[in-house]
Amino acid sequence: MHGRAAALGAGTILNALATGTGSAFAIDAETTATVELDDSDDVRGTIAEAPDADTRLVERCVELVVEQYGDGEGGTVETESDVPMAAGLKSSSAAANATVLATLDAVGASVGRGPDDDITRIDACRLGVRAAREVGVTVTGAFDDASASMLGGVVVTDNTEDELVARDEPDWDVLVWTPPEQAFSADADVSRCEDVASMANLVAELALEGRYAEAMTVNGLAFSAALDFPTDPAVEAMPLADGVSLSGTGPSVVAVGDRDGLEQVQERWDARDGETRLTTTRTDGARIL
Ligand SMILES: Nc1ncnc2c1ncn2[C@@H]1O[C@H](COP(=O)(O)OP(=O)(O)OP(=O)(O)O)[C@@H](O)[C@H]1O
Ligand SMILES: O=C(O)C1=C[C@@H](O)[C@@H](O)[C@H](O)C1
Repeated sequence: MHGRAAALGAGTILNALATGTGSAFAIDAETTATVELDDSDDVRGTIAEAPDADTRLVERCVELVVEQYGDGEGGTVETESDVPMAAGLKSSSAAANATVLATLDAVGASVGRGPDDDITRIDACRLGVRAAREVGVTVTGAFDDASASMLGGVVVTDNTEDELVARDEPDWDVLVWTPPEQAFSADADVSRCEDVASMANLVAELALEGRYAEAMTVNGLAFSAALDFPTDPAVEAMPLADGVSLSGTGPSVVAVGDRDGLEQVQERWDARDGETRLTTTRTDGARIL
């Protein structure tokens, strides 16, 4: 029994660690999961780019789907990804969503909104969020990141209830800077994030008014300060981009705006260690391959 699916990375508009309300947008970066189910007793995961990394998230995703839609199968799951791990670009959400969809494909469960479908995409996404909570790779469950990765577009969510509050489909150019370090969400200083809750409430208001670019800039300044990341990249981008923010719990920084302006920001950010990449938003979301 074989299944294969791809899900998207994402950037941050509002980090949910302060209040539980979060907002994220899908970008054109993908993680692909390939699942092979058999009559073995356990699930073994492999991450193509990182053989020593923690595979419990994707293994738990397979187990949860098999428990509900399969027949007790074990097997293997392998991910391949161009979303860098623990860089703030929602690698965990992309891996979980791709794995959940690939496993649903493998057991022959149909994903969609029709009366005969077994599960909707948003409920498939909730399974991945449950797995992320169970293995401890998230603080709030990160339903904001997960739903952006699964549905595409911009989402605003209540991560305390795993509910979608708003969704939109803007078409943006996006610049990403990823420094060479990693920052695991589970290690983030939540109490420092809670200290900037008043700014998070302002960011949520702006996002719900559709003022996404301003929202993300306020988010970036507040959470860079709370989590001790530099604000220089944001200041360099502000005259040339519509919005710029620390993404997730860092260390990546994302900017949105017009292509010309972002190319000029890229020249500035290229002077830093790490990698820059010009990409776009995606509105189509995750898919079975
Ligand atoms: N390609 C992958 N395949 C399998 N598991 C992955 C993959 N990428 C990430 N993970 C899992 O997600 C964990 C990292 O999660 P974390 O939330 O810290 O990173 P992130 O989602 O990139 O960050 P952020 O939430 O700030 O965007 C890894 O330890 C691993 O368990
Ligand atoms: O682990 C979490 O709960 C989160 C991590 C970051 O990606 C945040 O951006 C997100 O809002 C929540």
